[in-house]
Amino acid sequence: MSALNSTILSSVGSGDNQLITGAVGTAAILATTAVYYAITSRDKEGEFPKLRGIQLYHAWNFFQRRYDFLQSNFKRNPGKSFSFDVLHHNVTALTGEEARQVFYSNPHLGLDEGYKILMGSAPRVSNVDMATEENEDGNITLLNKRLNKLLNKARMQDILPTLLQDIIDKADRWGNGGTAGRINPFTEIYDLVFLMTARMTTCHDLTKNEADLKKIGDLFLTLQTSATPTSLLLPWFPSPARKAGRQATTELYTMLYGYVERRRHTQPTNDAIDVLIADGEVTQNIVGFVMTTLFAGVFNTGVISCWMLIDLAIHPEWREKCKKEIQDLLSRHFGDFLSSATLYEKLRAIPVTAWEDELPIIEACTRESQRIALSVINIRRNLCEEIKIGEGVVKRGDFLAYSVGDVHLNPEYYPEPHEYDPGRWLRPDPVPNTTYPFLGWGAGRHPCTGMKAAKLEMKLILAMFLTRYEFDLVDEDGKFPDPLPVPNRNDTHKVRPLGAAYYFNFKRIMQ
Ligand code: HEM
Repeated sequence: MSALNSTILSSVGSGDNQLITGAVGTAAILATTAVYYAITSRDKEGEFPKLRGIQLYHAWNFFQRRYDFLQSNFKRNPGKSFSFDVLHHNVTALTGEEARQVFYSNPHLGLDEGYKILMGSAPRVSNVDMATEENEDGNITLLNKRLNKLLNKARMQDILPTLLQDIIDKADRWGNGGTAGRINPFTEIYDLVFLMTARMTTCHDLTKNEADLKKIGDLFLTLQTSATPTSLLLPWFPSPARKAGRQATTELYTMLYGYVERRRHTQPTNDAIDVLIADGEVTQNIVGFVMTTLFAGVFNTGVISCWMLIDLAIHPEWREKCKKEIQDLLSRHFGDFLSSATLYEKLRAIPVTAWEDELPIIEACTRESQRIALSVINIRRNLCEEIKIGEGVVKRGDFLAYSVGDVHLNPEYYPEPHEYDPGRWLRPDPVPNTTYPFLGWGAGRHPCTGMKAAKLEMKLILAMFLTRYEFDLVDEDGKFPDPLPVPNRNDTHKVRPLGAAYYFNFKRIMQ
């Protein structure tokens, strides 16, 4: 609240005193009226109970510490969905099985419309003045069609050796010439994921240009930090964050536009951008596609890759099981695991189908890290007629928020929900008996289109890490952390650990 106050106050110039007194008086009357209204207003029939108090304060909390805001209100009234205002928009935070079922399966609930207004940090072609074409007006189907074409098994098989080489090239520059040192996963693994995702969704010209790739990564980070409560709550207010966000989107657009146009005048390859050009896509649409998929892909894959490695570093018994699973995979598909071939040569001999189907323990570990760390808030907007959920009604234009923790961290479905126990996924009947029991890859109408590609990326990183290195999780002082890292679920994009930073000390043990 104080940051908002100071922003508003700083916008008041040093005009004459009378004007200021008048303004302060009016503000006081408005505030008193708002408080009076907030305290005395009653929920109307058919409406979800509205949070009492000043709505701007709730909206601010929603943007500032989204996860805690929902959790603390659900704690006060267990099992009850509630609503609050974000300026003139009504937002209902949902809980429970029936609400989850409607949220993920109702065809009138728009995903893109929801995130566009209540998330704001994704780059949008519509934010760039020179753009004339637009492919993101809720047109997720088109996006998914393009993605499905680009991320199919045959293309993944083709790109697999390059992805492995990417990991080696990046890792060989960590620490002391790649042999030993310390890395912060939330920067180094992130950069790696960025490169690998760009590899799958852009073109070689871009991925080999380190300076441009870094610039694009930095622009994404600027976009992320520019989605402040002020810029989202007061979109007309020319805050520095808003300006920085618009500028970053324009720069991103211009850079990517240049790459696509250059590809139009070069010998076509099998790269994603070339495939879209060959399909007759106009440049604006290709740029829109790249911006959206990089955004959708990088943050989640980065988060889970980091937490998966952290969790395995904390639980050596599972780390050993995963390592053995990789070694067995190598033996099955390459032959002698101990032969003199490099790890790259061995790993590239494994077909994509084997990466997909033959690593149940690694799947269980990834899923468990995902369940615990990726407790995000999903958003929708009602684009059509009223929708009834329990006793409440969602009107046209209203927003819905569903905290994935409602199911992932619910002890009714996952006993000891904060305990890391990949074994729960390996037992008979691992999935709880409820509607959409696992939301790590979305559910219902909007399952993740990049799931297979993301899983492959994460498994390649894990295989390299587990086989090529010895690594330990350490704190700032180089000691095994106490307390152990806990995901900051309010850190919407990166989900870094709460409080201090954590690192991996690593030592390379094979080429
Ligand atoms: C570990 C990595 C990833 C995780 C955990 C993840 C998770 C998710 C989740 C939970 C959703 C549903 C969101 C909602 O219901 O509001 C989703 C949707 C989506 N994801 Fe992913 N994702 C990952 C990687 C990727 C990658 C690499 C791409 C593309 C390159 C991608 C593209 C998409 C798209 C396009 C959608 C929207 C699908 C639709 O609305 O029909 N994701 N993802």
